[in-house]
Amino acid sequence: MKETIVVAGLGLIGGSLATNLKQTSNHHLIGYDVNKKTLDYCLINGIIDEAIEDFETAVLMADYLILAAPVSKTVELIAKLNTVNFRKPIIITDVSSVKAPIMEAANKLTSNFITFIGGHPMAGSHKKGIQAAKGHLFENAIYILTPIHSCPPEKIEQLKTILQGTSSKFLILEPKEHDEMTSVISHFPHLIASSLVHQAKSWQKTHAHIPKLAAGGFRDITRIASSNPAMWQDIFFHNRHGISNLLNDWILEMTSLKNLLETGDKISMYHYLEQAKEYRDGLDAKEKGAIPSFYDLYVDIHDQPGALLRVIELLAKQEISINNIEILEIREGITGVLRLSFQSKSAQEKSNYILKDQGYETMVGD
Ligand SMILES: NC(=O)c1ccc[n+]([C@@H]2O[C@H](COP(=O)([O-])OP(=O)(O)OC[C@H]3O[C@@H](n4cnc5c(N)ncnc54)[C@H](O)[C@@H]3O)[C@@H](O)[C@H]2O)c1
Ligand SMILES: O=C(O)C(=O)C[C@]1(C(=O)O)C=C[C@@H](O)C=C1
Repeated sequence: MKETIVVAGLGLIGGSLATNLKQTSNHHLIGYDVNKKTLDYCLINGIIDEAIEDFETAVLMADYLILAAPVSKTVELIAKLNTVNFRKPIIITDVSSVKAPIMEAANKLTSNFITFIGGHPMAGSHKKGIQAAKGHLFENAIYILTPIHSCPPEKIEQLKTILQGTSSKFLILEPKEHDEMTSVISHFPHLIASSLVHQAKSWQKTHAHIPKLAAGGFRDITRIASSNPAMWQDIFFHNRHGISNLLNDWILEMTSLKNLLETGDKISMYHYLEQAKEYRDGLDAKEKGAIPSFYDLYVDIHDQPGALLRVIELLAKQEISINNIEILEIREGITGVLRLSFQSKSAQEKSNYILKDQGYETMVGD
């Protein structure tokens, strides 16, 4: 008989995992969500096999339970598990961006049938909801696992097997270490992105052309400020002490940067920028770090109807799959830059050859 996976919370992350599991595993997939429309959408689109509107009923059917609701709601769902009368072993995981409150709740679980392994796929987007879900969202991403201390290693392997179709790379961490690192490379940058947007908004009162000038750089650094405010408010709340500590460091750093600017010390400023560039460039080294490694190709295109489609068609004809497409800058009537990201160097090289052959100006990313 098929084992059953229940996904509770079918938004961007839960929906992406469910889509992936449906495509890559042979389990009975049950969806639970407080939003009936989301459940209907999942059933109509074949993302789940069955929708169940009662948490306890769904959970009692599960061999694996993936909690993919917002962090605070996930803490509540874990607390609810203590009222469920489990009758068979179950592996429970979650996807929350902050791990300490999740593991604190998990450590209070009493049933011997439960194995709790915290989880956090380090990939996402600024979009939310089931409509934004993609089965390949976690390809090449780091998937962090934070098992409870008593967790038998074979249970961790069992969970990894269930999730192997995501093509992500697993990394086991302590919750504290996880929360410290994600505050540095995910949570705090989000706070700064939002603050930069506030700064621009405030300057617009006296400088009306600000939105028109907000080109590639500003858009690159503030993309994440367009994310789901409810999710981020929850993350900031649960990791507020770590983020606040980073803010102290940041304020000190900004003070010394202000001094550097004001003294007009060009050499020190050059070193400051050079060191940042070196570290940032190193992050993109293939197969390293939490940032999925892609092979980029930059293509000049003109702002004409169908320009983007023509590029995609040329590559599709050669069965080259593109992992990501981004228009970096395009202004009316003139050239803009298209960034195409590929999974492999060979796809990057082949695409470069095809596009150059068709007269496109291209540049291969580092
Ligand atoms: N968005 C990202 O980039 C990202 C990346 C990795 C991890 N995460 C984590 O994933 C989790 C979900 O984020 P998301 O981006 O998928 O959000 P989302 O808003 O797209 O989806 C959340 C889903 O949970 C459902 N939900 C809300 N309360 C619920 C409850 N009590 N029981 C069951 N379902 C409930 C909602 O109806 C919605 O379908 C969060 O914990 C977040 O920290 C997000
Ligand atoms: O790509 C984005 O939009 C994201 O913000 C994804 C991102 C991140 O900071 O990298 C956001 C929160 C998650 O916990 C994991 C991934």
